[in-house]
Amino acid sequence: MPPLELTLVVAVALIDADNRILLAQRPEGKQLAGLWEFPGGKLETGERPEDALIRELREELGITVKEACLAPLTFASHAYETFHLLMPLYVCRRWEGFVQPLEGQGLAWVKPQDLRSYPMPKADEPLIPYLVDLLGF
Ligand SMILES: Nc1nc2c([nH]c(=O)n2[C@@H]2O[C@H](COP(=O)(O)OP(=O)(O)OP(=O)(O)O)[C@@H](O)[C@H]2O)c(=O)[nH]1
Repeated sequence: MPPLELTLVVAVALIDADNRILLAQRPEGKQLAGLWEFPGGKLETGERPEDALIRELREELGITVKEACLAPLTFASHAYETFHLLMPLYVCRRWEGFVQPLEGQGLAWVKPQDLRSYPMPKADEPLIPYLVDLLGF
């Protein structure tokens, strides 16, 4: 079997003043449509991970995030059928602007203990305990 291509995706848990985490629902027509995930996306050629994340947050949610406000938390490493996903997960509590679903995606602010009620991509499930540890149950 040939090795799976490695895909690097950056993602963030945005955390509000009530310690809730923002999840975004993948739109119809995309791979894994309907599942709830952390905002973020793939890097463009030559792009730094933090720059990619800042760009995605502007495009998807209309917010401005400073690099200094992105703290690394953990990462996902998961073999999907057609690629291997490596996804650093940052946390961020400070941003400018209001979160808006600029791509028509569903958005939900979710308490750590409720994350398991939202169907997520397979790669994301091992990330939940890190958020529960960070934010409390
Ligand atoms: N943003 C994000 N992507 C995730 C998460 N978990 C996970 O498996 N992924 C996968 O990582 C990839 C992210 O790609 P993306 O959102 O930039 O791109 P996409 O599928 O829309 O593809 P495209 O940009 O080629 O149209 C997808 O395959 C997505 O299913 C997550 O929590 N957040």
